Amino acid sequence: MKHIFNDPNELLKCAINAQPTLNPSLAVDVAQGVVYDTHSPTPHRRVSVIAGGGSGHEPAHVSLVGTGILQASVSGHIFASPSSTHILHAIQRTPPTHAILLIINQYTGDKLNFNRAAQKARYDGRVVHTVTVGDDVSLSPTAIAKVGRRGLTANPLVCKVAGAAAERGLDVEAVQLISEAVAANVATIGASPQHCHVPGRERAQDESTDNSLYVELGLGIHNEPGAKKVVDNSHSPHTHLIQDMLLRILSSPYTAFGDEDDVILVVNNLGGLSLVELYGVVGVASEVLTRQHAIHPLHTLVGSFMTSLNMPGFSLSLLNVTRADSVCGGVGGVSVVDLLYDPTAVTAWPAMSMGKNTSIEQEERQERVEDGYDVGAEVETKTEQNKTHDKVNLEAQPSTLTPHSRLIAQAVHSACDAVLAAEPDLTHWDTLVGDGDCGTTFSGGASAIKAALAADRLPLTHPAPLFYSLSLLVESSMGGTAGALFALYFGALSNALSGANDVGEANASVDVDWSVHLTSAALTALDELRLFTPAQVGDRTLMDALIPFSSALESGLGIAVAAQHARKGAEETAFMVATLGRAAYCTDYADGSDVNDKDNTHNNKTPNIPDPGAMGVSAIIGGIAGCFN
Ligand SMILES: Nc1ncnc2c1ncn2[C@@H]1O[C@H](COP(=O)(O)OP(=O)(O)O)[C@@H](O)[C@H]1O
Ligand SMILES: O=C[C@H](O)COP(=O)(O)O
Repeated sequence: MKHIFNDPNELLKCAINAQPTLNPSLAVDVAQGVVYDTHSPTPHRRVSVIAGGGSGHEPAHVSLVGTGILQASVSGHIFASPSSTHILHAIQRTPPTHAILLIINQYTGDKLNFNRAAQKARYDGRVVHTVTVGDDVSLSPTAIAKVGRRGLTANPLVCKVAGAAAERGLDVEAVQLISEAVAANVATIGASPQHCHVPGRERAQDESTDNSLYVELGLGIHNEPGAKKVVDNSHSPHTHLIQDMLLRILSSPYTAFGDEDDVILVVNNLGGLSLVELYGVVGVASEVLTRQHAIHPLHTLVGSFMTSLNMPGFSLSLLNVTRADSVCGGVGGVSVVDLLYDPTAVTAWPAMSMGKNTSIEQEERQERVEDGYDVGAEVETKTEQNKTHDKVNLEAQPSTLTPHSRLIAQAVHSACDAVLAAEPDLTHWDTLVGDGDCGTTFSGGASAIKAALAADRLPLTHPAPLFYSLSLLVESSMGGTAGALFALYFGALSNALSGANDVGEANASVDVDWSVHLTSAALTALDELRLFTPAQVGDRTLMDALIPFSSALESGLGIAVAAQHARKGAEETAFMVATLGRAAYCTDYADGSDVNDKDNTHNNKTPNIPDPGAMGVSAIIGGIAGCFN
């Protein structure tokens, strides 16, 4: 697949840098993936709305920043959540008197990282509310019982309504209520004859050779395979497809559509569909709604709202404005339709009314970070500064190591090398069962840690500051679900080890102390991690490696055997059905709910492929264990 940009980092840097050119009131902080509005908010405004997520879904969210929609956006790598550190930077770009509403898309990494950023901002005294958005109707309630519905086109709709409500001066509780009402009343399903391609990444095997005539129905926006493959040899396959999609929306168990309800139809380009085809979809969808369902949408929105790179498909959404209005009970005296129609300076939003003219002082928007798009950039927030100065001085590490701290350095090094060696496999597996970013997420963390080690920036003399530094490093360099979980786990290890001896202490009990302390800390940290994820053994996540590892340590089996247990646990994920994380969307309709799949094209999509996160964790543990043999 040819692209104009083949280096994703360069691509993201240029795309973010372009935003002030497109809307002069914007400024960017490229290193943090943040775009923010510098236009002075009207005095009656009390709320800033922020949204973000992985890149690759533009205009969401970089191009939704501006008067009337978002105050700031924050973007991670392609298809990977930004870290909480970066999200906190976006929060810090808002007027300090404003309450914040974070619009979170329902994906594991986004939920972890945005909620963690909210926690940090609250610690800094900010008022932060959140709304989580999931509108996909392609998967059955049983299939997504744990992971929840994916966030698709509802997200930009919620951003628009929330931004307009904030612009009208409503308080954060009211803006949240309206946003939740909209989020709960959108139903979306996507379809595409082909997946998208991530610049710079290897092509999935079937990408170039796939000449079949099917269209995937209910596929995700990160290349998660569709819930169903539709093969249709009739002259008008699009009509059957669109009928099927609308039927699934109208009969979905998630959102009700009554005969008298007013709806808005949204036809969203998934990124690579020609406009003429997109308009064709609008025509057919409107006709199907009118003729077969007696539904006359109040308004039809068409364009790119939530894309998936260059995917040549579309999604259909219906927003039930009657029910959304009834949920929020006319709070603030406005209706959802009013808010959708409110003017905005955001040019990526389709013109439903005249855009507002904003005059912006040039100097106000000059602040730009000229370095590359670098999610590994080290940043210190107010919260982190307090902690770092209490606990760790990253700059002042001795380069002359005691034997014990040298061993620790070797273990860290070896764990990183094991991850880097595993990266191609992790990427391959995640491409087949997830969104393909797991390998680069893990290797990003490993490279950042190796760089810190090489620069003597890791405190190797005591485990508590060491794990604290590691938590900061993975948080800023990884992103995604894995980055958030590692940051939480290492942070918890650090807290649990704060009473442990210095590793440099030259006495015979050091080794004993370390294994005792580490075992107890590993168990405490696992408990803390469980506050953030419900994953158990058998859910096909990285916990399938971490839990057996911790149990083996608890049984006194020693690190080498514990590493074998982690490996075994990780390998066994190959025979598990995912119920959490991105892979949950790639599994079968085990409950048989896809009654339309008559030709049984819906085969098991994870045959003998281990969970990449679990294999990554096992590689880390194996790398560490190798140093203690
Ligand atoms: N809820 C969860 N709890 C624990 N681990 C999870 C969860 N969801 C996903 N994972 C792990 O995260 C790995 C993917 O990591 P990553 O690529 O960072 O995720 P994402 O693509 O969602 O950002 C999966 O292979 C799985 O091991
Ligand atoms: O684009 C991807 C999502 O916004 C991030 O979700 P994830 O980190 O769970 O993959």
